[in-house]
Amino acid sequence: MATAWRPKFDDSIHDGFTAAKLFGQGVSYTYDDVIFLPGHINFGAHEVDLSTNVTRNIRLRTPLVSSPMDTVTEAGMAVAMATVGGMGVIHYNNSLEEQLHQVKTAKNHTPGFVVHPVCMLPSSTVAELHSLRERKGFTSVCVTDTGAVGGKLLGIVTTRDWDFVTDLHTPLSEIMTSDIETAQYDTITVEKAIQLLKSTKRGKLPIVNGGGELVALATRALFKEDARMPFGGPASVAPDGRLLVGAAVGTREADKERLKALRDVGHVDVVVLDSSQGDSTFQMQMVQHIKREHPGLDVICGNVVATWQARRLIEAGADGLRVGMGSGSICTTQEVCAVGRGQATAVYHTARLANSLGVPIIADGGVQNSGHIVKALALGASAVMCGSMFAGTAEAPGDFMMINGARVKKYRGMGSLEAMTKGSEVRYHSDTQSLKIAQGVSGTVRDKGSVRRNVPFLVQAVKQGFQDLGATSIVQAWQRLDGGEQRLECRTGAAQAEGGVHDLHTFDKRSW
Ligand SMILES: NC(=O)C1=CN([C@@H]2O[C@H](COP(=O)(O)OP(=O)(O)OC[C@H]3O[C@@H](n4cnc5c(N)ncnc54)[C@H](O)[C@@H]3O)[C@@H](O)[C@H]2O)C=CC1
Ligand SMILES: O=c1[nH]c(=O)c2[nH+]cn([C@@H]3O[C@H](COP(=O)(O)O)[C@@H](O)[C@H]3O)c2[nH]1
Ligand SMILES: [K+]
Repeated sequence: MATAWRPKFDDSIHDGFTAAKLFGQGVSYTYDDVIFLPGHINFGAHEVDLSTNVTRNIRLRTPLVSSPMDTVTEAGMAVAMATVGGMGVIHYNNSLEEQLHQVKTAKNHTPGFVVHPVCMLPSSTVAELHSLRERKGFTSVCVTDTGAVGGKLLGIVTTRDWDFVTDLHTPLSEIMTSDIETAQYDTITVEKAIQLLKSTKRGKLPIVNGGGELVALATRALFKEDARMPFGGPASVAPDGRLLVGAAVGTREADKERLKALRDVGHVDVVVLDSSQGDSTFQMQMVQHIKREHPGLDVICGNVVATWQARRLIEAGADGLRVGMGSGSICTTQEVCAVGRGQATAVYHTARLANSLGVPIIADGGVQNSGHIVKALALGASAVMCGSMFAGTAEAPGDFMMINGARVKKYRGMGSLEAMTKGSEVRYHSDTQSLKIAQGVSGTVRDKGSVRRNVPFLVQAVKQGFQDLGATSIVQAWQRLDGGEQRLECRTGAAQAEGGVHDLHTFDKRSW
């Protein structure tokens, strides 16, 4: 039974903080420190539209971008990210020729075909085949006269050709099948390739040009895998009708030549000026150079974490900004240099400025789960860049290996000693910095499956987050934040522990 006494509701006591109040106190917060208070739901999660501008002129269906890191984005990842509606940025910790090759491979890719068909020489042995197979996990190889795509196709070696071969020195020329059905590159389509594989009952269909050189490969296994992938929607396509691909470059003189090749020969769609501290004359001069020499090419500058840095780069011509300093899983910048910012605070403040000037920001680093993506977008980011989230997937560069019973792939910071040693040698053909100080580490991450499978689930989780916020789009979430309607709080350590799984003896944490 109700008591007679009732307290008077005091509306002047705020239930949660506005973003302006929470982030205006001189505290560096990261994603886990803050929590959003729910809004009102009057729509379904499927009605949430996450389409976004990653630069002034480039729009994505999926607000996710893969990092320009040599253990994250090469052609395979760029293709996968574009396929799921996001974008990959190909790293530049390699020579101009290698990076151009990656960009061209991604730009010339036909969805549905294998991105990197494995090729070997006719003189390669069965032992070499086994060793490559263990690292890459394929079941067949194309044999070409150069041992690479682009060489004359001589044959194909599948499991049935090698599984009873006991002499491991046997050259592939002795066991390969030379009488193979091929298709012509200029007339084949994915639909025709599927039909041909069905009618011939074969597993592989090499695609060749008029000179009989291998151009691409269609496989029964890939078509079956594609059919099992969750459908997210159309791929990110550039105005040239090909997949949308980004690439990173530095701010040195030699990078101008690299950039010219990437744009003029590789037809790259967007370029990222890749630096830990983007607020420099080097970067401002580079943007101005690009705007002068390559009009129409969108430039993402960074990294920045404060409004004054963002303003300078936007005034210099940036079409997008990458935000985050020291927040990455492999980053040690804050420990080494004492400079950086908590990622939630960095995103909020830079976005406040950049969004008022119509320049999108990409929240870069520190993302561990779908909730972090919701937080980054709702705090003002237009897209989210991830390294560790996409490292260790089938599409990430590098081979899987076993460590203590776990299947892992290498993941390393671009400022790690290992990456710097490789980079300074191949990028600039000389070691320009005599005393190298690492700002990152090198390690491994577990096998995460395929980006093409994971991203649609991740996007669905983010949509559910937006539904809880009561926002049907990224811009609506920003409007709620700006108007003070969206309330937030800082979580104590105990609140964070409560927000995670607790008090279970055993559990299996799988989100999809
Ligand atoms: N987001 C983050 O928190 C961090 C990211 N990283 C990553 O590590 C990699 C390397 O980053 P940085 O070391 O910042 O690369 P960087 O190439 O921008 O800078 C390296 C050094 O070269 C200098 N430099 C750049 N352009 C120059 C020019 N034209 N003339 C003379 N000197 C010039 C810079 O001032 C700096 O001292 C990048 O991939 C970056 O994304 C590294 C640390 C932190
Ligand atoms: O301090 C750093 N030292 C490094 O060696 C390094 N390498 C990459 N990055 C940055 O980290 C981002 C990826 O972070 P996540 O793995 O957390 O997604 C990337 O997108 C970069 O912004 C570095 N930061
Ligand atoms: K870190």
